[in-house]
Amino acid sequence: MIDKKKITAGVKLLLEGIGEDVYREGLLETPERVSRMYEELFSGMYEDASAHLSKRFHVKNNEMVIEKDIVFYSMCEHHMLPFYGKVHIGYIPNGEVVGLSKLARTVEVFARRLQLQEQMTAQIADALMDNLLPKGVIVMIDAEHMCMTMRGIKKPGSKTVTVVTRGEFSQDETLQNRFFQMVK
Ligand SMILES: Nc1nc2c(ncn2[C@@H]2O[C@H](COP(=O)(O)OP(=O)(O)OP(=O)(O)O)[C@@H](O)[C@H]2O)c(=O)[nH]1
Ligand SMILES: [Zn+2]
Repeated sequence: MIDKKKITAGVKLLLEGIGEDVYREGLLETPERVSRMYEELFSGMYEDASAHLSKRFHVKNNEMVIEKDIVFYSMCEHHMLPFYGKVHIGYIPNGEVVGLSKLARTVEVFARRLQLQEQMTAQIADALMDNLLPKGVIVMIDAEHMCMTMRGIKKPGSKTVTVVTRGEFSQDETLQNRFFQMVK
């Protein structure tokens, strides 16, 4: 599990590094508070997507299911700054579906970690493929990275879009286009 003592000590060092007075009133509880916040922001490290995807329901029609505009907040592993945006998931069942909320829960499992957007996109797609055994999966994420907006190159409003396809979505461009049309 997360070692809050280590994080607390680390944040104290960080504050000292900045040149702050760690004993001034406003900062007294900050290291401990940040450790509690990190426990929440990185909770996905200790979660398994399979736990959310194990309960499935039978369906007769294997029509495409789309859950779009799933808002997420993650942290980029290069700068430990937030990146956030929307995940759009499409899949073609193979006789079974999961509860819709479980798609959003799967997103949370992978967002609540130090991440790369490309990696997060693929992890969500693979978790669905491995657990739901659908005919195909497509995951699209559009996000804004604070390491691109508030520092460095400073390009507010720039969006990073990643797409991962698995199964039938990888071969069938018409299917992909139906998905893109519907999430637009
Ligand atoms: N591919 C990818 N790159 C990311 C992601 N998040 C941040 N980055 C990039 O990671 C790179 C790290 O580059 P470095 O040159 O090592 O770090 P830096 O000097 O802070 O880079 P600048 O941001 O260009 O100032 C930057 O180009 C970031 O834009 C992500 O999710 N995916
Ligand atoms: Zn970054």
